[in-house]
This record gives sequence, C-alpha cells and structure tokens, in this order.
Amino acid sequence: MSVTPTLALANVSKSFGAVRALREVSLDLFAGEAHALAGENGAGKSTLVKTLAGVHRPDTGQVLLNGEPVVFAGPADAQQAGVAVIYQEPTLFPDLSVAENIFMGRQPRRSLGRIDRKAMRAQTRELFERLGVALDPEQPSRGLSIADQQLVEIAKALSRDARVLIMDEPTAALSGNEVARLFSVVEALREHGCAILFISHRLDEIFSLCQRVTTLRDGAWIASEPVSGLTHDDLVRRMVGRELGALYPKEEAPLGEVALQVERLTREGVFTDVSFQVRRGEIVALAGLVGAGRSEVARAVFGVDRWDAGSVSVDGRRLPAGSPTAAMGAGLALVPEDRRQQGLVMELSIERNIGLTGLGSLRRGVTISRKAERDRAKDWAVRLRLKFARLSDGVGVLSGGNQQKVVLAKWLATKPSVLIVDEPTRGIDVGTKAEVHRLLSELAGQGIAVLMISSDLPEVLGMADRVLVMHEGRLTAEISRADATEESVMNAATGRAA
Ligand SMILES: Nc1ncnc2c1ncn2[C@@H]1O[C@H](COP(=O)(O)OP(=O)(O)OP(=O)(O)O)[C@@H](O)[C@H]1O
Repeated sequence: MSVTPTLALANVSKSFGAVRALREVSLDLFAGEAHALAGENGAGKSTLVKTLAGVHRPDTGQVLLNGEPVVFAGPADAQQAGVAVIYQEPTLFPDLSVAENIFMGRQPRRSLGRIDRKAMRAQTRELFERLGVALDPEQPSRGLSIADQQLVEIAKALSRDARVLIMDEPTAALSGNEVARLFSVVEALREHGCAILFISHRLDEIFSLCQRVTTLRDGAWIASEPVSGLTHDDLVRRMVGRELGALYPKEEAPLGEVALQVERLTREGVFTDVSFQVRRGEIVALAGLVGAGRSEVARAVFGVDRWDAGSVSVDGRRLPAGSPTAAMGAGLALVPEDRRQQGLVMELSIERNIGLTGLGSLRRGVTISRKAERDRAKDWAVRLRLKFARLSDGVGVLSGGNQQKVVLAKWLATKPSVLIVDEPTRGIDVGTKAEVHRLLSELAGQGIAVLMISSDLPEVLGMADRVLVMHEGRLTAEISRADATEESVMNAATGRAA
C-alpha cells in the first residue's frame, strides 16, 4: 500500500440549510484497498460520495488527490482526475450497444475520422476479459439487467483509467450470484491498484469485500479502522451509537381466519398457477431469485397489473382484476419495491406524503386536519428514526433511505387487513431494520395478514411463519418455519429439488 492516499478528504464540512450533512470528516482512500463507508440512513454517506465526485464542493476542508489539494469544478472534472462512481441503478443509453456506451464521446477513429467499430469491439472485449466478464460488446444496452449495466459502467471506468472507484449501494438490487460476480470484478480492480470506496447497508458484504471501514454518524466521523479487528456488533454500535435489540423480533401470534386467498393466479408469460393463503396474524414470506415473478404476483394481487386467470379474495370477498381502488377498499395495502418512484409524491412535504393514504382518518368535516396530519407524521418519524430538518420540507431533500421510511410509514399507517411489503428493508439501515421487523411482528400480532417479499434470506428465515418459494414464475415450494433453512429455500429458488 502506498503511503500517500490516492484520494482523501481532510476535515470536510458540508451543510444544506440547517442540516449539517458532513462535519469535519476525514477519509483516506489508498490504491489497492477496498474501503467501506458505513452509517445509518442520513448519516452523510451520499453527501461524502458527491463531494469526492465533484458534485458538491465542501463548505470547509479539502479534497486531496495524490496528496495535493484539488477543487473539482464538477463531476466531469473529477472523472477526468480518475474518480468513477457506480450508482445503484446506472443510466446507460438504451439504444446504444454495450461498446458504444463504454466509449461514448471517445470512440476510436480511423484516419478519415470515421468511428473504428472493429477497434471499439476489440477494446471492449479486452476490458471484459480483464474483468472476467462475459458480455457481448455488440449487444444493445436495452434489456440488460441492473447487474450487467453496472459491469458496463465499471468497464467504462476502467477504459478511462479510473484510479478510484466509488460504489454507492451497488448491491441493493442484485441477487446473490450477481453480488458474487460484482465482488470478483471489484477484487480484480483492486488488484490492479484501484482504490475502492464501497457503501452498503448489508454489513456482511462490508466484512467480505473490504479491508477497512469508516463509520459516520449524524454527519460526524466516528472511526476508520481495519475490518479484521471488528465484529458485526462492534460495527453496528459505531453506526447507531446504542445497543440494538433483536434484529428478528418475531413473536408467535395466534392464527386467525384466512385474510388473503390467491387461487391459480396466472398472468401469461409472467407467472402461472400461483395459489396460496395468508391468515390473520401470519407473516408469509415470498422468496426467490430476482426475476422469479414475486413482485409481479404482488402487483397483480394489488390490482396494479391485470391477471389472465385465477382469483384473489380478501376476507372472503373476490376482487376484480386490475383495480387497486377495489383492493384498497377491501383492506389491502402494498408497499412497493421501487419506493422512490412508485411510492412518493416528490413535490409534496414529508408530512403530506405520510398523510396521503390515511386521508379518511385525518378528515375533520370536509377538511383534513393539518394538526392531525402533523401529529401522525411526527409519531411515525420517531418510530422509524426518520432524519429530517422539518416535516414541512419537500420529501425530495431526504436521503434515499429516509425516503423509503416515509413510504413505509404511509402504508403502515393505513392499518390494512392484508399488508404486502416488497423488500421492506432494502436500502434501510440496520437500526431501522430492527424497528421495521418489530413493526411487522406487531402488526401480525394485531391480526393483520402480512405477505413479505424479500431477497434477504436471514430476514426471510428470521421473520416468516411460512416461506413460499417462486422459481421462473411458479410456486415451487412451501416450507414451514421449522424446516426453513438457507439451503432449503435456495434449493427451491434455483429450481433444484428441495
Ligand atoms: N440537496 C440536499 N438538500 C437538503 N438536504 C440534503 C440534501 N442532500 C442531503 N441532504 C441531507 O443531508 C443529510 C445526509 O444525507 P445523505 O444523503 O448524505 O445520507 P446517506 O448517509 O447517504 O443516507 P442513506 O443511507 O439513506 O442513503 C440528510 O439529513 C439529508 O436529508
């Protein structure tokens, strides 16, 4: 490891109005080292990334490149200096091929100025070989999985000779195999001498990929240390500054009547013959690999998408196909997977967003009681440890994880008969994760039927009374809590006999 860090922050502070997002934070990124950045939602991780990437300028303090102070005029400047950022959901040009996306604006040219497609293909192939990636350079980018799009972005970074690779929650939307593939690519880059900064709320990923970890809490630097001397609990303590209760506080609740009955539900080409029940008081997990059809089943049950055959009943009443209004009227709630896009109205305040679904209970005569709305928002803000300046601020200024909490609050506040939650703790910090689990358990205890879609196996095993597993659009297994193990669920999810 070289002595001078490739990229560093020295005593950097950054505020947004009254919010002090970073307070005198220092960080060193060395060549050949994978460095994790840990912290709860709103701790300042993305602000730090944006400062390194030239999006934000520090209010005070410095960015140092190879030991020399630099001022990035903008993201292009940082990119030029060898800093590449891979986001959770990359933005490739869908109509261009993989190779064209990689060499966008820098295509190899022939003597007459025409683009040298052959050279571009060959160079792309070479990049993929260096990374151990099996993608076709000629393939259109449209239709690539998020995991493949990230690999294209990484190849692009490599082609620009990036010296620092920053990854802001890159694994949130990836399946287990895709994470393993990403990690082997990152490992290859690290061995080439790249400095890596890695953000994830999944602490086991930090322990398996990184050599050091820096923890932020409320914008302040808490520690930078080798992961080898740390336990999982040590890291959690640094992040949340307090002892955490059980992460999976599932309690046995007496099972009541069947609340949700799904029979032979089929949406052609998407899922087939899906039948299951969820009783009051029960938490049923729907497990499977990304793309197995779990979210699609949830969307159809809730009426966002139509189904072609089969039926859905809530408390014994059959729902019409394709009507979310009827589903909500019958007592169904869906917390979607893509919460930022599907769950929030960005123009509205935090409190209005939380109040949106419960307008009935907040109504006083013909008007909605603003005070009731604010009280409810306050209550949820405390329960979910929401980090905000004012509840009247636009929801768009919240950190990503805090936006997710607002959507959760909005739906949990409706007290439905049947609650469907799709990846309820994705992107959510470990402190709030325990709180969300406690809430789900509490709701089940109150007689609500919970259907939980989750790719987080420990969460499935820790919270579910029963596990349903989907593989390629079909239910392939139903496993009781007693028999559910990582192995039994993964076997069914990958289509191997249980
Ligand atoms: N453009 C902005 N305007 C106002 N406040 C902002 C802005 N960007 C960030 N903040 C605030 O700064 C604080 C830190 O946010 P940041 O996005 O850095 O957190 P984070 O650690 O990345 O969180 P998460 O894990 O939820 O993504 C938060 O309180 C957030 O609301």
